[in-house]
Amino acid sequence: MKVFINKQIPEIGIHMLKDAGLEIFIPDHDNLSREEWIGYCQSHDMILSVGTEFKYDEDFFNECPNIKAIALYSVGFDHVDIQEATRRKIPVGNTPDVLSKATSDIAFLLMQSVARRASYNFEKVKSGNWGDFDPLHALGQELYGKTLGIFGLGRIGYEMAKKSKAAFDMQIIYHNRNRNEEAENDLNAKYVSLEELISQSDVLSIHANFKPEQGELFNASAFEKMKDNAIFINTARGGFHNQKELYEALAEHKIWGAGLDVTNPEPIYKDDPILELSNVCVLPHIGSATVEARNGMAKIAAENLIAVSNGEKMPACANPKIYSEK
Ligand SMILES: NC(=O)c1ccc[n+]([C@@H]2O[C@H](COP(=O)([O-])OP(=O)(O)OC[C@H]3O[C@@H](n4cnc5c(N)ncnc54)[C@H](O)[C@@H]3O)[C@@H](O)[C@H]2O)c1
Ligand SMILES: O=C(O)[C@H](O)CO
Repeated sequence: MKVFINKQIPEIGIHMLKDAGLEIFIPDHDNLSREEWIGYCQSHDMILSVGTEFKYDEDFFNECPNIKAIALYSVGFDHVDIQEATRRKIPVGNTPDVLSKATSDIAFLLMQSVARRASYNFEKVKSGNWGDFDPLHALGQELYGKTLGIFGLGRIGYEMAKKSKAAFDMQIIYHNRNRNEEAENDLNAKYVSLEELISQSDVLSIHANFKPEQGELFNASAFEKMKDNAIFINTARGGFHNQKELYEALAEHKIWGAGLDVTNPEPIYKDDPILELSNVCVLPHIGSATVEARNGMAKIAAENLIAVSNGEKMPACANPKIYSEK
């Protein structure tokens, strides 16, 4: 079987695919046009898909009817029409667990960075304005004993809650589709409504998996209801927040600050007004960017495609229904 990989991935994944006898093609440049991408998908059996810029929607499936499997190089699959893939019995693989620690580390880093105003102070130093020791200037806030609200307490949310509890003895509240008994037992996490999560959190960290149809849940009305010392962290997907309204809430100091590893739209560039604010820290979607996580992702993506080529079920499948439905 022929595998199209749209971007280089860690060697371990390439070796595994080659050792399994799969033929691999990786283009020699990164910025593929949609036409190029579709052309490559049409001439291959399976895709190892890196990044979220190309959408696997109905148009895609109509244009590439012979695709047998898609292995995403991500845990998030909001860029795939899962229902359509399932209807067509096409397995879609993702990369859970191996990036949970790395991604929650970034949420934790952003939380501290915003609480202690790291970006603001770093900008000051870079601009040659170290300043005298000042008892009243550039003061942060401490996180000890504060309330961390987790929206979407799954794999990454759990890791964020765990390290925040261990480091700062934070009180954990969460809102999730289902109750998370492990978090309730191990971390004394308390299930609350979305409204309570918004109004009670000192730090509100987004870790849910995104579905475009649910809309920008974190908008002016939500920011209005948040505490004035609240820190908003989003490492999940930018589509969860309305960025203009977040900007306004931050500029008007309705909330303390925001730490974003994902933006809306994404990417943003240096003329984006949110970057002018001193109470914001923005990172360019680097949640899983560690050697360990990226190797783990390459391994799982390769395992997913090797399984399909052997006529087996994908071990990490985002639409396992295809295996149970007749
Ligand atoms: N910044 C990055 O680089 C990076 C890296 C990895 C993952 N992510 C994002 O993080 C997301 C979470 O990953 P995970 O492995 O923890 O997923 P997960 O499936 O283990 O956890 C997500 C949880 O969110 C809950 N949820 C979803 N929508 C909800 C809603 N509207 N209301 C309440 N609960 C809701 C689900 O029930 C689930 O428990 C991914 O889907 C991806 O978008 C980002
Ligand atoms: O979902 C993920 O794994 C990351 O956001 C990379 O897209």
